[in-house]
Amino acid sequence: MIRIDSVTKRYPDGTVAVDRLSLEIPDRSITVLVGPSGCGKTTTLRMINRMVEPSEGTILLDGKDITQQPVNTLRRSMGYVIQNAGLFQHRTIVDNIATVPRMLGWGKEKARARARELMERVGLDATLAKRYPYQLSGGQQQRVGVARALAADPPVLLMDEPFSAVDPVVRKGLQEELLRIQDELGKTIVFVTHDIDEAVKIGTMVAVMRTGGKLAQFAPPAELLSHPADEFVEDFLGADRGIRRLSFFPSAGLELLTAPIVAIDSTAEQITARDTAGAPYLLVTDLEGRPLGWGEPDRLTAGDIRAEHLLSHGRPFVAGTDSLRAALDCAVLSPTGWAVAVDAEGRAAGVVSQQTIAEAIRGAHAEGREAEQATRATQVTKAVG
Ligand SMILES: Nc1ncnc2c1ncn2[C@@H]1O[C@H](COP(=O)(O)OP(=O)(O)OP(=O)(O)O)[C@@H](O)[C@H]1O
Repeated sequence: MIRIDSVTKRYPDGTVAVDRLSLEIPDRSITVLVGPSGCGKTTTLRMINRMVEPSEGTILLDGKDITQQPVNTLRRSMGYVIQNAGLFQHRTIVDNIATVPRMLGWGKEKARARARELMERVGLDATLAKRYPYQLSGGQQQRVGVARALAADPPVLLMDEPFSAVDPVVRKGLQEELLRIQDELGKTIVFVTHDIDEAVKIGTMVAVMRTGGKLAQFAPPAELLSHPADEFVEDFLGADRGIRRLSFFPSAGLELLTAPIVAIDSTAEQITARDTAGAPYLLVTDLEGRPLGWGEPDRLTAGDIRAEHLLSHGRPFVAGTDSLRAALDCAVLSPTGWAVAVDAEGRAAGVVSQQTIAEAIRGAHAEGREAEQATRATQVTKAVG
């Protein structure tokens, strides 16, 4: 939908911020521009809505050169969200969000009704409508920024480090919210960040840029992590690239053991009769099946299941839904070295050892290599053919 074609931006002082950049930004997906400070991310984003004009090259929107339409028409088709939200301090939240519809000539009530609808969509309580920006937390202000950008329902959303100024927990919430909104609305989003974790989490495609405004790699996150194009990208991805990559492997294939799970009302006899399938501890659950903690079999067989004697089971992972990274994290953080899997309702679905998870990781890597070899073989066949 947006095609950046060999675009260069040279500022009047001679700085080359973007150097012959070409990118095809796919429709209805999130494309992330990531890279070190000063590599030209913001300049690229601002060239898309013509806040900055390219020195060379063209940008096409739906096949049409963006310079061929009035700049206001172009900007109306592109919501813009910046760090710290950039809200109008003297306007209420509802009126901030209603700004663009009002500019487009909507009546006050219709624009406010739309604003209220968007507040709900971005997870803002309706009671905040009449407040002013300074009466909101940083995270809430960012949500208002997103709602305001969405108000006129533009097909494109440009986001420049929108979540950088909030703490990691709020940031995670905002990222999840954005993914949910994207699922519902299917916008074409171009998102600038310098945080590779954020890029990998939300990007459908990730463009890694290097200093001097050149493209280093353009790939889906999983491919970026498995095949960094060069040393620069590899360094930028960081030392724990392998662990991050596990986020893309599902936990669905993990073999979960249910034998070491016992309910808190089990009798000593029931526990003794149990084959724990090699697990050093038993996972005790409440009567609804929700995990309470790990117990030493000796203590439990003495018929002494008391919650205060149990070791913490840590944070469980959701069987099938969560990734192998989440499963491994649970196992590593668990005092027993075993991870607890739960179902969507939080009931224990099984337990799994670090060793089993490690085997699953090796299996996933092997599958990845096989798939790659198959792709290469097809390419070779095609080339030869
Ligand atoms: N108006 C300007 N005049 C001159 N040089 C500029 C101007 N705006 C940006 N630059 C320079 O262009 C380069 C790219 O800047 P840009 O803001 O696009 O980078 P960025 O990747 O978004 O950086 P950051 O992550 O720090 O926000 C930098 O060297 C910057 O100093």
